Amino acid sequence: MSYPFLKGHGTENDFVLLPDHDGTVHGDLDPARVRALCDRRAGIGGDGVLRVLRRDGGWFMDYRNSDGSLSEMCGNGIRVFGLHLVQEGLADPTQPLEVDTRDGIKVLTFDGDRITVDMGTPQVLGDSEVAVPGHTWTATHVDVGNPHAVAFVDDLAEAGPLLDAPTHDPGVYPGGVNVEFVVRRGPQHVAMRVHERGSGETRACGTGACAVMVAAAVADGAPRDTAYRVDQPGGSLSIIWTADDRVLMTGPAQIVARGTTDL
Ligand SMILES: N[C@@H](CCC[C@H](N)C(=O)O)C(=O)O
Repeated sequence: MSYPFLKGHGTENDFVLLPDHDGTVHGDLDPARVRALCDRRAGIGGDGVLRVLRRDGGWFMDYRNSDGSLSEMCGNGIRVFGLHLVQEGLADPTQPLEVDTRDGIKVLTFDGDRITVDMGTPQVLGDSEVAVPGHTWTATHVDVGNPHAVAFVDDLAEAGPLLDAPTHDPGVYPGGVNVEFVVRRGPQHVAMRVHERGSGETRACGTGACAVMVAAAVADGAPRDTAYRVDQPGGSLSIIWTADDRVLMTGPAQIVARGTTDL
């Protein structure tokens, strides 16, 4: 069976998009199909899959990690998802765009090639330990719809090759966790690496950048509405935690290919 796909990325966090507006093409979307699509040698390659579904008269982002697992939210993915709808004439970039996710509705706004997403209200839930071979850090649990453990480190290289998931407390993170390693670059400016639950180390993570910004702002005692720049191997995002307790993430998105696949 052939079906259409697109390939896109946000700060090099890359995705296979599957237009499936009425849900009839992919049904329950078998995890094995997600793994095959995301395979970087035998498939198209990606950190995850974004299935484009219509639901209740709006749009639903059905996000899957490259191992086939589900997540509540994907910050880079939702910018790519919104750009796809605009490029296909399915959304008006002069108007706010609502996209439903497993973490509820997110609102996107478009300004040239920059897309801002209202990511909602973060929760800062305390500290526990994360570790890689030879290093253990205290990490702050920040939930931005999906779970993150944010560890401030002396050097991003300390995290090592990140071939395996960092160890974490399964009592704190029963569904697994995305782990961010962060260094300071300057005032309101940090850099991070991430090991994503279900995808391994990626070039960027939008929800991770939001969690990092929140942890940094708490540590700094920063006033609300202060913008932080969060650098990642794949590019930078701008994040603001507003006075009304919402996190706004701004960054780019690109669609790089379209085609059909038999995978
Ligand atoms: N890369 C994404 C996050 C994808 C989901 C994550 N791996 C999880 O399992 O929670 C982003 O840009 O936010």
